[in-house]
Amino acid sequence: MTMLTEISYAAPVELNGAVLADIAVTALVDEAMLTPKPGLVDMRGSGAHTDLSWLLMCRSAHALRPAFEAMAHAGATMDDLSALRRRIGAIGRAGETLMMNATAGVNTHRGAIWALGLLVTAAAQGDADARTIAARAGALARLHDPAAPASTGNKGETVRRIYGVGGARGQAEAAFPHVTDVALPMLHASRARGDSETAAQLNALLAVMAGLDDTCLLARGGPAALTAAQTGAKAVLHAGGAGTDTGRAALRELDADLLARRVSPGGAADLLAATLLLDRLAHPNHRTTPQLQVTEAQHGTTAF
Ligand SMILES: CC(C)(COP(=O)(O)OP(=O)(O)OC[C@H]1O[C@@H](n2cnc3c(N)ncnc32)[C@H](O[C@H]2O[C@H](COP(=O)(O)OP(=O)(O)OP(=O)(O)O)[C@@H](O)[C@H]2O)[C@@H]1O)[C@@H](O)C(=O)NCCC(=O)NCCS
Ligand SMILES: Nc1ncnc2[nH]cnc12
Repeated sequence: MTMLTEISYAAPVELNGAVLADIAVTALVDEAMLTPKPGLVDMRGSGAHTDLSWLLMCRSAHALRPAFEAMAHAGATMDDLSALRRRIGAIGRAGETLMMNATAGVNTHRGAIWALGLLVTAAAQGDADARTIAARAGALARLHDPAAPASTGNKGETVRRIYGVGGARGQAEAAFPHVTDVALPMLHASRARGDSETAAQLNALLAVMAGLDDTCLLARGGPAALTAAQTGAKAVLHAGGAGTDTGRAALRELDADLLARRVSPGGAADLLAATLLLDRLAHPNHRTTPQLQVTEAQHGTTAF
């Protein structure tokens, strides 16, 4: 059963490190809960993955809270940008360890630690609108981190080299254009035309999928999978989006296609979480969260 919870706070919320970390974790949980997402983990199941689940994604999100708070603290207190870049690089790598410990070695959120970590740091540097925060995050991403390994050995790095795409690193260095120019405008336009919050968030995800060079899709399915995901996402939006019957039918087709190909747009999911983070930063006193009531009968234990 889906419920929309709206909580308004009378007193202004101060965006300190604890609040920023809460907002980042909430954005990750909201992304994981959003259903039905094509090929991705959601409340229906593990999508195209065999080692991921909704509960694992939520456990990972909560385990990352101290890392986000530490990055926000660094952003708020360190004026030397090179030193700040080194500091958040170290925290980001420690965050990956927290994630791996929480998930018994499954990569749930490496891309999200990177994107949301940079954005939380940039948000803590001072009051600003979404585009300015993203620009600051981009400037941090472009700085050299001497402690970073020359090669991560991750799939994204290999795929970037093979296909000549920018991936997670390129998106951050360009100041998250798919978040500021694509997903946020789609989220706001969908809400403005009366779509449900779920449909508006799904449309934001689809808008990102329609153009992103998602290295998760490329790593598992090559250019054919990336083209199928982009074409399918455009088809859903052209059919009216997730708030319409025709759009939902196209979304079911896209989901079936990605599952048949065993591929998932994990990079787009991370950027949706980044979008929800920036959206909430603009309205910290007015939080709208689709919440699902999960019974133990449905999911075994809900303790995490
Ligand atoms: C710069 C880093 C992100 C390192 O990147 P690297 O090049 O080493 O590559 P990956 O770690 O493989 O990829 C980065 C992840 O980013 C997401 N992503 C992909 N494309 C894009 C895109 N175009 N724009 C933005 N984000 C993108 C994606 O993350 C999601 O998918 C992950 C699951 O991936 P994976 O396990 O590979 O795939 P599966 O299919 O599930 O695997 P199998 O089951 O088949 O085995 C999941 O994590 C999602 O989050 C990419 O995976 C950065 O990590 C870095 O340098 N960090 C150092 C610390 C630092 O400096 N931090 C700074 C402050 S935070
Ligand atoms: N919901 C999700 N499913 C699979 N991979 C993801 N990476 C980030 N969010 C994800």
